[in-house]
Amino acid sequence: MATQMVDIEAQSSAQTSSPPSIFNKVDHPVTLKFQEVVYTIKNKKQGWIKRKKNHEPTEKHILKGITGMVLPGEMLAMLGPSGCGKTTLLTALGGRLGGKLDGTITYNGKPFSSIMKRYTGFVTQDDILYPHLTVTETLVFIALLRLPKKLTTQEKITHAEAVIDQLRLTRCKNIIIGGPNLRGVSGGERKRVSIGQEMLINPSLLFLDEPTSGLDSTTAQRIALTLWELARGGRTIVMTIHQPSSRLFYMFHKVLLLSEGNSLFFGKGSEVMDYFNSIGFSPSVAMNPSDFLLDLANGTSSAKGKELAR
Ligand SMILES: Nc1ncnc2c1ncn2[C@@H]1O[C@H](COP(=O)(O)OP(=O)(O)OP(=O)(O)O)[C@@H](O)[C@H]1O
Repeated sequence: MATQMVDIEAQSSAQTSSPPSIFNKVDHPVTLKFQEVVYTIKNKKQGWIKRKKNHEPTEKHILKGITGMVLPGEMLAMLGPSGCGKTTLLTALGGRLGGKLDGTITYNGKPFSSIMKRYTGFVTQDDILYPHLTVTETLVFIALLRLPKKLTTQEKITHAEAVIDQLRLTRCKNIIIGGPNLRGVSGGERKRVSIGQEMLINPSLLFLDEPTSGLDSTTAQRIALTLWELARGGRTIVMTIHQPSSRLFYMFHKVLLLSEGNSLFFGKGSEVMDYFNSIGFSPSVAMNPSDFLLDLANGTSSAKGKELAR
């Protein structure tokens, strides 16, 4: 494997043709629509501690009727406290959730299909990368695996090189990914590699679970800017995010605020503060909108006014 990778690197630096851009317009824009999405799980006995007979309900509703729509070119951020259902909804929208899912989720008016799967990229929270491979090796390896058979090896390598270049990973392209006990690329670079893996297939629909968690605000801003540019190319982007800084918050075209599986707000990020103000909730001091929204969703709000009706 190591020798093969050395060869790949040699070929990769030899290529001269101009690379395709991941920021180009997509050929198949996708409108994602979800209506009254409900996800229910069975309350099974888990763990080894013997529990007394109790009257716990046999089912638990994780998502309780979530509705929204994301158009090509838009970025939707799903916000809410830990455990409110963000990842569950993201997984459902990405066509990856088994079990009892009610409501409708459509992609250009149609249900999820194998064709839609090909146009979909999914960046998970815990990126699964090989710690001993360099950035170039990682992306070339994925390009060889995932790009269509009709492309030659050299074309696939060119593609991987383009992604490295366009995600500004050139400086670290020969550094290993690393892991808990192995020094490698930085957290922000690692996240870019994960995004790059998905960008190789040029998805029309991109899902990301906490793409900025654990990163400083400047690095988080850079990642968000990259995603914003990808959206500008006609992609539909949906992500979960914990506590974005204000400048990051205003980059989102749409925001969905969740609390215990309920939707408290769905709409334009620029309108969310006015909306809560109009129903009697406003921060008592100037604060980051996402902090304020999380306080509201947690019910520990610094808002003046009534209790949130749930
Ligand atoms: N298969 C499952 N079995 C049992 N509980 C589940 C299952 N899937 C999700 N849950 C529960 O559903 C709730 C929502 O989980 P989810 O991961 O979607 O939350 P989240 O908002 O993404 O949280 P975080 O921000 O901490 O990642 C949690 O209470 C979780 O424990």
